[in-house]
Amino acid sequence: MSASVVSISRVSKHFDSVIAVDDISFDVAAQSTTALLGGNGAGKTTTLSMLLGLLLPTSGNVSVFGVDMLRHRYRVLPRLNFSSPYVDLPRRLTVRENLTVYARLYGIIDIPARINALSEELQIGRFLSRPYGQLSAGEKTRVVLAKALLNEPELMLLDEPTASLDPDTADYVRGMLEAYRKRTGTTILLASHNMSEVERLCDDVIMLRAGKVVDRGTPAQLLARYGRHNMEEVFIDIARERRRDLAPADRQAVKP
Ligand SMILES: Nc1ncnc2c1ncn2[C@@H]1O[C@H](COP(=O)(O)OP(=O)(O)OP(=O)(O)O)[C@@H](O)[C@H]1O
Repeated sequence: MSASVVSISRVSKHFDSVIAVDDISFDVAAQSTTALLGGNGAGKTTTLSMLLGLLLPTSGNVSVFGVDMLRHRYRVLPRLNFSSPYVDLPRRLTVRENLTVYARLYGIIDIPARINALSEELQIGRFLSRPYGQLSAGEKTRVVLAKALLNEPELMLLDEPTASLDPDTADYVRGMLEAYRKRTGTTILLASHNMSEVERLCDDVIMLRAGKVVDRGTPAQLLARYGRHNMEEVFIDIARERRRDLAPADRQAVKP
């Protein structure tokens, strides 16, 4: 694959006695859609937050587009964007006001045109005039994704991009992300608990467990390595530290 857009080298993050991220290293190839997977508390959100420069690592180096995020993050922030169900937008502002504020921050020239295009793409036209705080969880997810696309980022960090979306809307959003990547060649790093999403969108999967990288590969490589038919089964194998040197039949036998 082509050059790396993200490079994490020997990064750890401690919160007092909690080791959230434990000496991890990985690169994310340009134009890939890479998944960061792991069970609850594995360190996905902490890793994404360090990539955004929202959290400082306890040790190690984080670089994006070759720029050290600890020292020069403002040089690259205009080239990336993120969405997260854990970060709220100002609740009293309408959706249009929120998007306008962020569009100004990103220096978008024709703001109404950009908002109209995104509102069509993410089907949020119906609630552009409503206060963000009044929206349902799934509606908020779509608005936050629109915010994440405002500056046509070259790198998108997406924490559970389809959280709270009904199956139909989630499918639509996945299709939109696929089309966006094909059209723009953006790089996507996403955390997800939805394994069919990962199989559909991702060409690279990084598995975290207890703050460490414990496996990595394309979905096809991981399926072959664990002798499984879908990523859900692979996820459970890795999360439960199931031995992969066992034949599939024996692996069934050690199921708890
Ligand atoms: N601000 C904090 N203070 C203390 N501990 C924290 C803090 N943020 C995260 N942690 C801990 O760090 C670990 C990793 O958390 P993180 O949110 O990165 O996990 P995650 O993989 O995103 O989990 P989930 O799938 O549940 O969202 C957890 O044990 C969590 O309790």
